[in-house]
Amino acid sequence: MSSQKTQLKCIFSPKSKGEIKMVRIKVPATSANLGVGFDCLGLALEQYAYFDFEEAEELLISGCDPVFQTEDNLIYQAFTYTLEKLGQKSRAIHLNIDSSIPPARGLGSSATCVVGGVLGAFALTKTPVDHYQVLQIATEIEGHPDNVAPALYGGLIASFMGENKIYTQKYDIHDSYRFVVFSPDFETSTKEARERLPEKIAFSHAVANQSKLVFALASLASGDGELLQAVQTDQLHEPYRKVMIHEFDDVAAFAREAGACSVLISGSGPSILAIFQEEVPIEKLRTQVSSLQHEWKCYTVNVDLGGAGIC
Ligand SMILES: Nc1ncnc2c1ncn2[C@@H]1O[C@H](COP(=O)(O)OP(=O)(O)OP(=O)(O)O)[C@@H](O)[C@H]1O
Ligand SMILES: N[C@@H](CCO)C(=O)O
Repeated sequence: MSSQKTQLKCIFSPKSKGEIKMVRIKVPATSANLGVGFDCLGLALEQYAYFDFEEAEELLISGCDPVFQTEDNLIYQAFTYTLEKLGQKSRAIHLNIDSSIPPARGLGSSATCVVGGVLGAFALTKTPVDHYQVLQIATEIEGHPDNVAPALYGGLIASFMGENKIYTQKYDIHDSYRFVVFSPDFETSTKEARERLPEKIAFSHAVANQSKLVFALASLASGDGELLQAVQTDQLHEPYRKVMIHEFDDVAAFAREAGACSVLISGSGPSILAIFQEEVPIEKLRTQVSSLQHEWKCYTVNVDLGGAGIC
């Protein structure tokens, strides 16, 4: 299995002396958990949110649902939280959001907002920063690193919160794998999905999950789709969350019949991530999901390898 330490390279180092009036930040969507990697694994996807930060006389937020156009906006909150950390005064900005990542669908929309806001603050104040600093602040805001780490580094990332440090590790994904997202017209909040989890789980379930996780990482790296299929079933979160996802069983059955090695809840749901090898009968899948009561978007998506950045 191939893994590398994530690098602490500088992502922003101001070159010019003049003021920066406007910056654009790009952040990928992420699919957390990948089944047996609950609260630990996340995969960055080539589906993006763009955030433009511009100095302004007063706060103006555009490009998102009016409900998010207030001071409570998560991107603005992450921006001001970071300014405070940097010892800088809060400032008015024009924030424009151009995101193809729907909120509360299990595709890491909140992590894009947090990473975008943190990076926006460093960039607009011309403060040099490396990945680890962004990871630390973004994790403080988001509460866990499993979405923010892949959003920041790109690729398949495992993360773990130690006592005084956040550990991240990048794992390879074999190029024979193809990823399909099924994203419905209804939302699930992460908070609600976490409230569904039991306080205690059976010892045998914990053992099964940790054993499968080791093999899941190996099969993702080696391209052994049969092994990936054998270790896909999670016993820590999916059984409790599937019931919140209308038509989960129908979508999963379509994906499995079409040859998916693995069908997983993306993040805390309700989107579903299916992993195929080689050909994906995408038109057939679209026709099948169009027969369901809810509207399901169904698309193939590549793994993002670059992570977040300043455009
Ligand atoms: N385009 C956006 N503009 C403003 N706020 C947004 C936007 N997209 C997401 N958010 C914020 O993120 C919240 C959704 O976060 P939540 O953790 O519930 O879902 P998610 O991040 O999409 O899913 P998951 O964490 O399971 O991948 C919204 O309530 C809102 O605060
Ligand atoms: N690991 C998190 C990801 C969603 O933010 C969960 O499943 O609740």
